[in-house]
Amino acid sequence: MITARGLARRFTARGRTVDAVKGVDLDVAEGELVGFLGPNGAGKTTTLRMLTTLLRPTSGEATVGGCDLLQDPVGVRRHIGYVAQGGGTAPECRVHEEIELQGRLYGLSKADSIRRGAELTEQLDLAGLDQRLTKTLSGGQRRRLDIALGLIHAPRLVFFDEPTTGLDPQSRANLWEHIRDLRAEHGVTLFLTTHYLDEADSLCDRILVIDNGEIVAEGSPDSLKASVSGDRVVVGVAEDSASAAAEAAGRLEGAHEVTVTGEGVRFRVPRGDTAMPELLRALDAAGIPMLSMQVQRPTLDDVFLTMTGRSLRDAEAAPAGEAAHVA
Ligand SMILES: Nc1ncnc2c1ncn2[C@@H]1O[C@H](COP(=O)(O)OP(=O)(O)OP(=O)(O)O)[C@@H](O)[C@H]1O
Repeated sequence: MITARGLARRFTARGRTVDAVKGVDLDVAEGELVGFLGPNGAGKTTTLRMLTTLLRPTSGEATVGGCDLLQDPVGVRRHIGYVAQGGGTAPECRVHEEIELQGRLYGLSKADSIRRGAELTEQLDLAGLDQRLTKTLSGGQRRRLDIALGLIHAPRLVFFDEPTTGLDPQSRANLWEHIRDLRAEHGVTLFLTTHYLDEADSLCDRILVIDNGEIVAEGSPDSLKASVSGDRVVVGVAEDSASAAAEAAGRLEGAHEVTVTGEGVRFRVPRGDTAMPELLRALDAAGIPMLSMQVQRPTLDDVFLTMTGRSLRDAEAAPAGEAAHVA
């Protein structure tokens, strides 16, 4: 459904150059649900805008929905749906007007637009809201309307830019269900960007992790997590015992990344559950009381940390490569 090679985009503004996307290769097969995960400013939206023909790549090539991105952008647009980050509904328009207008824009007759609109509002739990002004919808309803608009022409490939940003947890979970249904019941191929780790983890078959315009990891959530070496263990001990506890932790088989923290020791070990009794015995023998312990399976954030040296959450707080927008 999508094949891209060396896709790149450089922005130049007031003498400053930003390489927002630096030669990305990606492949998405029919029926896949693929997530594009990365912190703010990583290059997700820029990649999505290139793949949806809204932005011309500086270099590289791609085929999207069977059409060449550069030679046949109109063909690409005909085959894809795009649900943008901010949505595009006019606040004073009624729900049915938005849907019908969208249908007409895609060349459907008025009757077909109404029929398709009825199908989509039913499918996306918007039935009964036809006469409402879009500004009166809840955040979740508005996102579902955005999705209905993106699906009006029954595309087989849909791009979502941060579908659940700004929604409360319940509306997010509800939207995930709708996204899953699109694939399960209608076989739609989905490509979505997100900076939510839980969203990528729970929703996607496969994740591409992007940072600073480059794909740094790729795979299923489980295989990515399995690629991180070992469980993360945090053991609380009194401050004056932390160095001795770190030495004991360092003697565990396969222990690495041993760090003394304010509250104790942090390290990685292949199997946290089996390493803990041994560490407890070693600390006991050294007369060091263990105050607390935590064993965590690797998360997608650990994957990001391993690949980039930063936590995705820290990267969020301080986005890389900020630049003035020129378009
Ligand atoms: N029109 C533009 N002019 C100049 N720089 C830009 C422009 N659009 C994006 N950039 C820069 O390119 C980089 C990538 O931005 P992009 O919006 O693709 O990131 P993102 O991963 O989608 O972030 P977010 O999660 O915040 O949407 C950033 O450094 C951004 O400031």
